[in-house]
Amino acid sequence: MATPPKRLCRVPVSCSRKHKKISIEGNIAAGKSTFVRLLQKASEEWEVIPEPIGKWCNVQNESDDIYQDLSSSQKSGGNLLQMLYDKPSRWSYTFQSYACLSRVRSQLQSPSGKLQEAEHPVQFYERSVYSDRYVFASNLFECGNLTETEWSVYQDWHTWLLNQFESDIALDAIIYLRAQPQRCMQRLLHRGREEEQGIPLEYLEQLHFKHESWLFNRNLRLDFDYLNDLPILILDVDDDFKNDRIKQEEIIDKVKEFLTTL
Ligand SMILES: Nc1ncnc2c1ncn2[C@@H]1O[C@H](COP(=O)(O)OP(=O)(O)OP(=O)(O)O)[C@@H](O)[C@H]1O
Ligand SMILES: Nc1nc(=O)c2ncn([C@H]3C[C@H](O)[C@@H](CO)O3)c2[nH]1
Repeated sequence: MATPPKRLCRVPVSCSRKHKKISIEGNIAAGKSTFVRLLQKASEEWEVIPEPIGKWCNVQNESDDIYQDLSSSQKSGGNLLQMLYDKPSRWSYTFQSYACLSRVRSQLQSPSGKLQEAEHPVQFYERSVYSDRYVFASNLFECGNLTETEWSVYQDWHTWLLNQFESDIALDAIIYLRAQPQRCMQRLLHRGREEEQGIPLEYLEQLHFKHESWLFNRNLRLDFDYLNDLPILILDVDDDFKNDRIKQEEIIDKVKEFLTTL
């Protein structure tokens, strides 16, 4: 019997896909949005896909016919993020399902026209379908906010769904913005997003621990084998780089150097 040809791709990333897909991971208020704004400005060949928090804070049913007849005040939907933080035991499952659905949509988004012309195009995502599961949902389960049944159902459809999309959804790399929970707490309070004002430091510590096991220590058991070998760039973002051009340039240089290795 003939030996099957050796696979040239180490991961299920489509060999024919020209653009790279990179997720930016990190704790709440670590500075992801600030960082992706820097990326957006740094290269014409880079596109940023932000986390759709606006959708989570104003859930609407726009396809519903009845909806068209409502006044704008009637149209305002639920603030799922607020509901989650107010009553996590009731809303965690709903939130994770909706967040993951919106992330699947984002990760499948085709590159913009400008990017299709680029020689080395990159799409950067603010978080991914993997942090949805291995950071947030997993932590909510461990805290008792997802029941055993909800967690099993979530994991079942999450694995199935991602396997359906395989290479279309797969990442080429991750950038981990690493910050101490206390620093995230300072930034969270400074940013002052209304829904988050009751978040305790303990929650940020739990999420930090999840990020560390997944991306720094790399000792988390993952259902998607390719993730174990995925290149990860770790950037320490405890220092203030928001108003420091030199530090900003250093960070962008690190990203550029990392991209040459992929
Ligand atoms: N390196 C930094 N130094 C000082 N302040 C920062 C830095 N990065 C971000 N900030 C500030 O911290 C706050 C949170 O930053 P940002 O909104 O970028 O966090 P995020 O990681 O995108 O949050 P989330 O997890 O909620 O999406 C903002 O007020 C931002 O201006
Ligand atoms: N529970 C939960 N699951 C997620 O997948 C998730 N992704 C983001 N967030 C919260 C963090 C910020 O408050 C806010 C913006 O990042 O939304 C999440 N919360």
